[in-house]
This record gives sequence, structure tokens and C-alpha cells, in this order.
Amino acid sequence: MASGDGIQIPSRLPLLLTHEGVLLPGSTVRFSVDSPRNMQLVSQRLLKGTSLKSTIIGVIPNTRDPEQDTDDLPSLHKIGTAGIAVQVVGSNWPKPHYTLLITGLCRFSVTSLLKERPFVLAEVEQLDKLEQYMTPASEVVTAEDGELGKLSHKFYQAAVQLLGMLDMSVPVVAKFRRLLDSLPRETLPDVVASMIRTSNKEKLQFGGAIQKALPMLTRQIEGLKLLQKTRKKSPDNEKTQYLYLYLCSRLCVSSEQVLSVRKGGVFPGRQFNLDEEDEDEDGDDTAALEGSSTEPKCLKLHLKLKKMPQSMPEFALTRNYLDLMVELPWSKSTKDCLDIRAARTLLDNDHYAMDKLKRRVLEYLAVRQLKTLLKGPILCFVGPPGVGKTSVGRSIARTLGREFHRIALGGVCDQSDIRGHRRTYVGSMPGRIINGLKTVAVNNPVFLLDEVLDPEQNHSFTDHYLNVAFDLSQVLFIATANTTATIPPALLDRMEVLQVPGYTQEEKVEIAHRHLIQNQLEQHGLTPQQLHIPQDTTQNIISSYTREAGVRSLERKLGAICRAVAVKIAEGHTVTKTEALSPENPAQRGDKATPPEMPIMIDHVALKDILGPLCLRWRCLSGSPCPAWLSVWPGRRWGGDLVCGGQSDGGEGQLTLTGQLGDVMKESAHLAISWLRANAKTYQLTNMVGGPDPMEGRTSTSTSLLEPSPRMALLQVLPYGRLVRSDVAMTGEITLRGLVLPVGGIKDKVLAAHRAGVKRVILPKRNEKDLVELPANVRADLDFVIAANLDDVLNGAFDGGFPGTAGTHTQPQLSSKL
Ligand SMILES: Nc1ncnc2c1ncn2[C@@H]1O[C@H](COP(=O)(O)OP(=O)(O)OP(=O)(O)O)[C@@H](O)[C@H]1O
Repeated sequence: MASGDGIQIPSRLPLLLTHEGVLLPGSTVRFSVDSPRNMQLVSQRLLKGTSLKSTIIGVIPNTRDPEQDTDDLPSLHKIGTAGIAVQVVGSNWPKPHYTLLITGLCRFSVTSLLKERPFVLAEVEQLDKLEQYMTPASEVVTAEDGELGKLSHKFYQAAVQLLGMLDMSVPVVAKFRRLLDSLPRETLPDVVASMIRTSNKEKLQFGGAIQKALPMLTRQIEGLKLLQKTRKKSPDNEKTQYLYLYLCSRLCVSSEQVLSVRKGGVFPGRQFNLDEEDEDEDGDDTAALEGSSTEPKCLKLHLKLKKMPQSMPEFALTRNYLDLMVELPWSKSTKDCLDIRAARTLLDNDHYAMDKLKRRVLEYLAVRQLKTLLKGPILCFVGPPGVGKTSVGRSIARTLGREFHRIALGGVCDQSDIRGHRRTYVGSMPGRIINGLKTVAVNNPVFLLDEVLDPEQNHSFTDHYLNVAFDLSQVLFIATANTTATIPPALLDRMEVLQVPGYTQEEKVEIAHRHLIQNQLEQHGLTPQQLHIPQDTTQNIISSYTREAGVRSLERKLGAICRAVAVKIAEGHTVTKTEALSPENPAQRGDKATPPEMPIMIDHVALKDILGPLCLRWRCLSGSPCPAWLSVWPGRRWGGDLVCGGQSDGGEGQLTLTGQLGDVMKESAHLAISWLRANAKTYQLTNMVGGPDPMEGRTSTSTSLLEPSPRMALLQVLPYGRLVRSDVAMTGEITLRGLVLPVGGIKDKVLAAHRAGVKRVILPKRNEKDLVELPANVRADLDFVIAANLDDVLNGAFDGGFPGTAGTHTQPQLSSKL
């Protein structure tokens, strides 16, 4: 190792291949080692060797992607730095690895690779003289050395200036000050370069040359000056300090420098832009922390992080947490650009019909425009699936110029999904609200929720993972739900519920031709010149292939048509190409399809070919009267209409309920039977065997009753020997005394009955007012029977009325359990 020319490193060096960090002569750097070759180097060379020589290794950047670090020969940089391993620490968690502390000695160049396994061994040529590190500065370069001497002196002065800007009470700064006078000036570039922040590439390329190091140093000084100016404008800004601290840590600045930032307010190695109009990105982050009360906590965590070994599991957790804190848009928002006229046009262009909803949304937006800090109720759009609730939410965001984010809460049963997990749990994460904010990166997006938050508490929403309050008051929440039944009353009270009813057949045709077909054509790369769907085909799809209140299924069917047409067109193209290749071979062309004529028209035959045979023919309801009954209502939660049926036949006189009935439905059925038994005489009801119990000898069955609303329908099982009209539907709630009370969702129910071919609808008297909401054509098609009590219902349900109902019988007094 030692020679007559001075101290020398071994001519053969084992090489540690690194992907991050550059070791420079005179600096001490920590490297994490986990690749197979490096692990072998540590275990076979550093841990087994006993001489000083065995602790000297070469550190050289490996330019190959670490992910692809296989057993192949690595692509090495030619120049590396020899160093002494001063500390080796091993750990088995989370995977086996070593952490090496290496002090750089001098540069070398690789002359040849001697072996690649188990670790890389190379023949090297030493580039720097080690003695110069021991020679006093004055003896190495003097003023007489001409240009180089001047440059060296300039560099020394710049280094002194840099130190003057740092906090001397920080040990590393004081140590640097001492080294500055004791080290030879040729070595200063390496020492200074290891302290200031530059890219690894720059560090590798400057090669210890003072000419290249001086611009780097000057840049640092300029950066610090700008930073100090900025800090003077906002002294004692703890948040700014925290942010710089954190950024320092992310940018691999030494911990001592980080500390000096805290104490003295300097931030080495950053270019700052004084132009306030054009704030740099991190400056924005600083502003983002304004107004939040998170800094003390973050600061504490950050300092803890700096003391923590990287291999500790808590390191990654803390780091992720701090990353999230900086990424969150604490005070970054988009500017609302609301123009009510433009909003009206946009809503009208995006959505057909929905007049009531659009009007209310415009009112809401107008009030927001006049009173910006509106603490209004949350809008909650309630309606069957596929009626455009989400789509209106998206349009509201567009009219406001805000980001839109949909948080699907369907199936969420754990509040941690929304509010996050406490950080003490393994695998803890923030909840969906905070994740959503991170995604949109602004604090005033439009959030569409299927459930709602309490608006009163939004200014201090606390995610369990974040564990500090985040102000959600700028977020515009819109909730959607298929039914209000599942929303807790306390929350419902805080929201403004806007009903979004289903569409009539005519409205669906319009929506399809104004929006859906165009969208589907675009999504499938087709044009109106290639595919034409006439209106009567659309009508056919709606009535024969879909049964829904919204248009989602219709949209899917249109998508299926587009796909089928796309195949035809693609096949046509292939045929054209084949023809071009072999025009003289008609036989070859014979079996192929000919290119279709454009546009491809979808008539009833084509429709059947693509979508298959007609599947939903509910018109069977309009057949002849029968003792069984069938009732069709919209199933809000499931998106389709529900079919309820019942039958009276010979049996035990028991009421049998099938299907998944809830308690309310079961109660209704039993109530109906109680009423029947109590009124058997009045209505002259006898059972099949002539006995007084009308239920004896009968079994009543109901099937597929999924919704609690059509309670009255159960009564249809009661009459014997009489035929129930098969084209009648009814809704309402009955009391023990036979009164008929109002229910909700009349429009949807009547539209569903209309879709199913029902001719007569029996409604509670107090729902008569809801008839005005029905489209004129639906009203004209149906015969409405308004019922105040069960007499009216029975009269309406049977052809020719029902015996006993016209008389002046008295209502029996039942003792109600309710
Ligand atoms: N009135 C309308 N005008 C134009 N397009 C509409 C209209 N109503 C619904 N649509 C379209 O129907 C599709 C389904 O709508 P959307 O996803 O908004 O339904 P939704 O009510 O939110 O359903 P869900 O309750 O299942 O979330 C969308 O492509 C939407 O653009």
C-alpha cells in the first residue's frame, strides 16, 4: 500500500456498486447494501478480513437500473472513489441487508475487471495523491502557482463566505470551518462538494477540479442569499421552516445542515426565484401549509425520523406520513369561475329533461355566487340507478371550474374506509376523503358521495391516519342515494333532497338520440356515417330489452350494437385488403363477407341478431283476469322493476310468504289477513268449504316481494271465487281500520306500471296531488282509482266492483299493536 512515491491504495480493489449517493474523497457516506454482489463483498471481504487493507474498497456508480440488477455484468462508471469502511451494521428486517459507513480516500479509474463473482474485483489506477491531504495548505498551492493559485484562493474565499452564512453553533459547520484552514486547498473542492447539494451526476463529473467546483459553490451562495431574503419577508414562519426542513431531508442534505436551516434559516443548494409572480414549486408547498396547525407535530416527527435508522419499520411509516402531509392541498384551491348563464347552457347541453333538478341546481349555484362562504345544506340527489345523478354532479364541477372526484361508498361498512386507520395499525392508510384530496391536489373540489358527512363538522374533519384536522369547508359535497330509506334521519335533516325520477319511454328515446348514441359511437371509434339507429329501433330496445327507470341498461345495449357494427366494419376492411392483394382470384374472395354498405342501419332484424330474442315482454299482464295476481313496481335498489305475484289455491288456510321479505312487508301481509278475518261477514266472504274463516282451505303465497312499498298489493290474495283484474296495480299503506294512507315515489311507481302494460292504478287519496308530476301521455294511458279506504280499493281491483263494499257497513274496531 505504501510506496516510495507516497501512500497508495491497493492496485486490485473489490468494488461496491452503488445506485444512489456519490462518495467523494474526504467525505463519509452511509450506503445501504442488499444486492447479491454487494452482500458477498461485505460478508467475504469486510467481515472476514483482518488487515487494514481488507477494509479498503472501491465505490463506483452502477448505471444499470437497480430493479434489473441481475447477475449480468454491471455497467460501471469508469471513475470511482476508494474508501475505508469504518462501520458495518447488519440487519435481517425487512430483508437481509448491511449498512456501511465509508470514508472516501481518493479517486481511481478502472483499468480492467478481474472477476465478477462473487463480487466484482478490478485492477485500478489511483488518480489522486493521498499525501496532499496531509500537507499544509500553504505548501501545496501558493500564490506563485499562477492561474490555479488565484482560482484556489477564490474558492477558499467563497467557502469562507458560505460558512459565514451558516449557523456556527452547529457542530458540522464549526468542524468545516476548522477544516477549511487546515486542509490543503486542492482537497477543498471534494470536501465542499460533499457538503453542498448538487446532483450525483455533477458530483461524478466534476472530478475534484477546482474550475468545476467553483461555479457549484457560487450557485449555493446565491441560493442562500435568496433564501435569506425570502425569509426576511416572513420571519418566524415556523411552517416555512418545517417545510424547508422536510425538503432538506428529502433532498439528502446532511442532518447537521438540516439543523442549521432550522436555527439560522438557510437552505443549501437550492435555486430560488425572487420573482413573486412565479413562485417556485416548493414555495407553493410552503404556502400550502399556511393556516394548518400541523407543523409542531410534523417537526417533531421529522426530527425523530432523522435519528431513526432507515431499516426500522417505523422509518417508512413516518416518512409516508410526512410525504402525505406535504402533498395535501392545505391551502391550494382552484378559483371558482361561475357564470350562471353558461352554467344553464352547460347543464341543458349535457342533460335532457330533468328540468326541476336543473332549476334547483342553478338556484343553488346562483346563491353560491352571491354569497361565497355559503354554509348551505348538502345537496342529495335521490333516484333510481342510471338517471344521471353522477352526471349532473360532474356538470356542476365543470360549471364551477372545479376538480371533480367521485367517492364510491357502496359496500363501505367500516368507517375507517372514510376516516382512515389510526397509524398504530399495521398497514394503516388515510381514508377516502383525504386520499381524494391528495388525488385532486386542491382543497375545493366537488366530491360526490353516496353517503354524507355532517356539514357542521367539515371545518375540522379529522382523518384517523392524519390525526390532525383538515378544513373541508371549501369542498362542495354532493351526495347521491337510490333511496332515502337508508339515510339516518339526523343526516337526512341536514341535506336538501332532490328527487331525480325515472324517465318515460319518450324521454329515454330523446336521451338516447341526443346523448347516448353519440357517446357510444365516439367510445367505439365509429361515426354517424357508419352506423344509424332509427328511433323506432331505440323504442324497441327500451321496451323489449330493458326494464329500468334510468338509461344505463339502454346505454349498455347501444354499446353492444356499436361493438357488433365495429366488427362488421373491421371485417369489411380486411376483405377490401384481400381483394387488393389478389384481384384475379375471385374464388378466394367468394367465402369472405363483402364490405357493408354505409351507414349500417339497425332495423328490427339486425337488432334481434345482435341482442338476441326479445326478453322482456311484460305485456302479458294485459291478458284475461285470473285468480293469481301480479304486481310490478320499480325496484330502486336493484335498478329493475319488481314483480310481485300471489295465488290463492286449496290449502291449509295459512299465509305463506316467500321471497326475501323485510319485517315491514311481513307485517303488512299479516295485517291484511287480520283485516280480512275481521271483515269476513261484512264482505260476505266464505271459504271454499263454506266455513266462517275465509282463509280456511286457502293458501296465499307471495313471491319476489323485495320492496316494502306495494303493501296493499297483498290484499289481492283475499277474494275468493272472484277474478282479480290482471291489469291493475296499486300502492298505499293500510291501517288496521282499513284506511289507505299515502306513500312516496308515486311517479316512479306509476311509470313502472305503465312500462309493464298495466291499465289501472289504484292510489291513496292523499297521493292524488302527485299525479301532476306524471307526463301527459302516461296520464292519458292509465285509469286512476283514488282510494280513501279499502272499499275503494276492492271496488277498483275487481271487475264490476266487490260485494259488500257499496253498503253502509261500519268499520270494525281492531285493537292495533302499533
Ligand atoms: N337526462 C340525461 N341526459 C343525458 N344523459 C343522461 C341523462 N340521464 C342519464 N344520462 C346518462 O346515463 C348514464 C348513467 O348516468 P349516471 O351514471 O349519472 O347515473 P346515476 O344516477 O349516478 O346512477 P347510480 O345511482 O347508479 O350511480 C350516463 O352516461 C349519463 O350521462
